[in-house]
Amino acid sequence: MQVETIAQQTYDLKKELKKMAQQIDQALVKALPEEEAIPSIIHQSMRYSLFAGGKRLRPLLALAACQAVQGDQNKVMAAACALEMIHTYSLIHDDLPAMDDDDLRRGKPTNHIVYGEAMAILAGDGLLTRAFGLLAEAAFAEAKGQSAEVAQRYLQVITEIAQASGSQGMIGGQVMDMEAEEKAIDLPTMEYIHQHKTGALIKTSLRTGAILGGGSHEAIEALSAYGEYLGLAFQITDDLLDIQGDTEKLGKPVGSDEKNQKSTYPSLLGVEKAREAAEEAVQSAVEALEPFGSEAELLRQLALYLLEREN
Ligand SMILES: CC(C)=CCC/C(C)=C/COP(=O)(O)OP(=O)(O)O
Ligand SMILES: C=C(C)CCOP(=O)(O)OP(=O)(O)O
Repeated sequence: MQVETIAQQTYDLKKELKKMAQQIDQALVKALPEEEAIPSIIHQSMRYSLFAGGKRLRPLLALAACQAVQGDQNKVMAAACALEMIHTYSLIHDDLPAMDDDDLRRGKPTNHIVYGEAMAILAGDGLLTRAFGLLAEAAFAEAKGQSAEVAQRYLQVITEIAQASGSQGMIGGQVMDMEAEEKAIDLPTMEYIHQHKTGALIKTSLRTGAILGGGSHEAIEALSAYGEYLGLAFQITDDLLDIQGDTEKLGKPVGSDEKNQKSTYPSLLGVEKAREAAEEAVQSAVEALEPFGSEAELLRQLALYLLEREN
């Protein structure tokens, strides 16, 4: 595969990503109740995981998709925060003893290790609930502010995010993943797991940015296709990092999939073939951006970065 290596073009990308992640963090700080708000313990627990140092990939994708359709990023920030809250809730629950039983996440002890299982469950529930509250507030504000069209876009986004994170989306993927533990599964089942557990929220992040940015139907579909390939590449590299990565850089334990006897791309196809599958998915993601010009450069670079990421 002929792709420019990240070393050739990484400097600006990293600077741009850092700047955008800081803006997302500022918005996230304001989007949750203060730590002191009663009952303080739940707000501490929600903030603990939300600000533990995630890459902010999903909100970044939403903002980058908005940039690709030359939309107003201010209209996307609330939804970008909601996506990160939903993702963080899913990680808190994924780490619970009843699921992957992991004790390290984002370089820190997992939520249940610090706050106990009951509070970790509730912190996840709190983040999920706040995410939809935030989305509804944004729709309401647009409707009141005479922007009926943007309000309507928000309603479409709320519907799509609910679908992508629900029992026929991310939760469905997690269920299939759990059901597949200690079993030999085939490639279509593996693809179902990846598309739903990880891919659905990633694809929806792109659609969210494109829809709220006022993109055309064609642009939204092209960014959806990019998101599908990117989601696949992202999960395959996650599985590869679980085998070949470094706990310190990853901020989460390696070997978790083996511990839980999970079938993954590398365990099914071997490391080499899994790596090739990730490269092919990235290539297809970049090709899906052909209708766009320089306004989609961030998305192009992000796709290439995925192949070299260490965390
Ligand atoms: C509804 C729930 C709980 C959804 C969890 C979704 C999800 C993407 C978990 C992480 O997957 P993983 O276990 O492959 O990743 P990691 O290596 O980060 O634990
Ligand atoms: C979906 C998967 C594979 C879980 C980890 O997601 P990220 O790698 O995006 O986690 P953070 O950076 O947000 O912690």
